[in-house]
Amino acid sequence: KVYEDVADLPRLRYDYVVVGGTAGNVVANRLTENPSVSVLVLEAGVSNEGIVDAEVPFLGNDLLTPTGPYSWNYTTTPQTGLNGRTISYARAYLLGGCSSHNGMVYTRGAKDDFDRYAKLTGDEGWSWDQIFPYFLKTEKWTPPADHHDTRGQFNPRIHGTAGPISVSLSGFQWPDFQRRIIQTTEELPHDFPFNSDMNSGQPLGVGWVQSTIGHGERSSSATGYLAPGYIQRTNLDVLLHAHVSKLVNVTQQQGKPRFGGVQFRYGTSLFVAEASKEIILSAGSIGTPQILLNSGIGDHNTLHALGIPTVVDLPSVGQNASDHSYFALTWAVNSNDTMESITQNATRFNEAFDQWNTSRTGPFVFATPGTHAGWLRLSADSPAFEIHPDPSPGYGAPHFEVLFVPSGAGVPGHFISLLMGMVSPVSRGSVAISSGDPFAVPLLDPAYLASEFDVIALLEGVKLAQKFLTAPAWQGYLGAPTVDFAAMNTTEQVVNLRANVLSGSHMVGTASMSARGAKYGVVDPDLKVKGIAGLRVIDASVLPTVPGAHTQAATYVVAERGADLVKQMWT
Ligand SMILES: Cc1cc2nc3c(=O)[nH]c(=O)nc-3n(C[C@H](O)[C@H](O)[C@H](O)COP(=O)(O)OP(=O)(O)OC[C@H]3O[C@@H](n4cnc5c(N)ncnc54)[C@H](O)[C@@H]3O)c2cc1C
Repeated sequence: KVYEDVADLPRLRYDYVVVGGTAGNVVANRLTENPSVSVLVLEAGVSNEGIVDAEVPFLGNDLLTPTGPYSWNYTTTPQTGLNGRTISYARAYLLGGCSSHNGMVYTRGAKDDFDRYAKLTGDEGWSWDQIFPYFLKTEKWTPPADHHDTRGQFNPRIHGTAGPISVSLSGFQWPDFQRRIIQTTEELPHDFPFNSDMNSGQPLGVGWVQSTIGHGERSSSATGYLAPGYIQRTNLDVLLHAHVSKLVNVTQQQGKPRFGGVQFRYGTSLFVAEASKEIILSAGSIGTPQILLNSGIGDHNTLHALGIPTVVDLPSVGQNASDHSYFALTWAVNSNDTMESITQNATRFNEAFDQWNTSRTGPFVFATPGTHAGWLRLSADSPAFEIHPDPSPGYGAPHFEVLFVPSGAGVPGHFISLLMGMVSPVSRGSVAISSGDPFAVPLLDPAYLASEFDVIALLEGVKLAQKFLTAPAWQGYLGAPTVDFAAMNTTEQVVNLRANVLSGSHMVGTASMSARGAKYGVVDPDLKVKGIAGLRVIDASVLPTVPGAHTQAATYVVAERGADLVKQMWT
């Protein structure tokens, strides 16, 4: 049951206490399949239920306003790679975590990503081949809301059909734009080959985007893993508005410290929830390292300076953050088949909303990142490789993502944008605390474009995006770019990049897995925190490097395997 009020919670002692998460609900669901196991999920944010923007795919962007009630309202530290700019950094303050407000793009990443995780951790269980069944386990392939003919747009053999998370192709089309994208893969096949399913482990090329949408509505870890059939379990409790500060009640177990409880603030009072078996942190790439540091798990010198007693000296906590960064190129177009035909026309907007309300069809089932994406590599002779060896995990993995978005400048007119993402960054950032106050806002440094490699590579990516639009398919369609990037010299282009790069919101690595016995890393390959008993991290923060993909699919499989690892230990 989901509780809004701590006073209604039947108890404060459970077998497992899980903190937050997209991943946390997965773990809670799987552990409570055993009726004799009890689980409490503590979530700082509010319920996802009844929030229209969290249900209607087309309105998802509305949730990302930096000052909104459903966001942690984070701002980065001044980014040296962005000329000292600070940027707002979206993180959901909602049940279901970021799966309740994200762009819904469903991409698993490359086989090479997971094979690198296996290599870095020394655990074959993280390899693509062994993780693949977990992708199927999470997924329920669902026909798109418009029931269009999907032949050739995905490969049914590599999708799950019975999992909690609905995945589908877009249920609304932008035919004029889409036809030209596909035509470009035929006209420039060397640079932009068509990929019939980017979720096969071989994502390179351009293809149809799959989204976590079912029957026209967002599918999230809250709607999927806490669906009525699960949340009614008497052994599964979720408490909202429970902001966890730190782990408490340290004892010793077989020579290791063990925390017996999780301290949280509800209203103005502090409470402790006790876990008899394990505490599982699923508070995400910012929340998880913050709770670890608040609890005395981190770099001894830093903790000492803040007056926090060290429980375990683990200098990697909060370090090693890797994230994607994006740059948008926008053109006016000679077509009215763009999102502006709805966003800038109140009558059509209201009609679309009515249509969604009555039938879960129409433009409002469209997720705004678009219906197509490309996954591309730097050229083999790129000057970026003179600065740094190739950071991608292999030749089957991308350096770039390009999202083809049928909208643009936020001014009257019709536009398209190519959103170019740098998805194999060299830069590494951090999440830190600046005070002994566990509720103080953490210092968030994604280190965008901190490495010269990332700047040169992203410039090459932008040129690839421009090349895409040189195909004959775009003749007569494209108007003027909103910013004439092509007319700038390289120095001006770099200034423009640094001034306009956008957050990727895909941070991972701040509680990274590493091999057992390694001198760095935060968790072992079984996701147990190094040097501590009864504590695991199960969320995106354990991924050692950001995959060449949007990160929710990887988060779901970390959670599914993580739940199995917990079960294996206790049965
Ligand atoms: C704006 C945005 C758009 C995105 N778009 C996509 C996309 O289109 N496709 C995709 O695949 N991925 C996308 N992602 C990334 C993806 O959603 C995340 O990588 C994934 O959801 C992370 O899951 P998690 O479990 O690690 O953490 P989160 O989802 O961040 O969950 C952490 C949860 O813990 C709670 N929490 C944190 N601290 C505390 C605390 N101290 N006490 C109690 N609760 C706490 C939070 O409120 C939150 O609910 C996007 C992310 C963002 C932010």
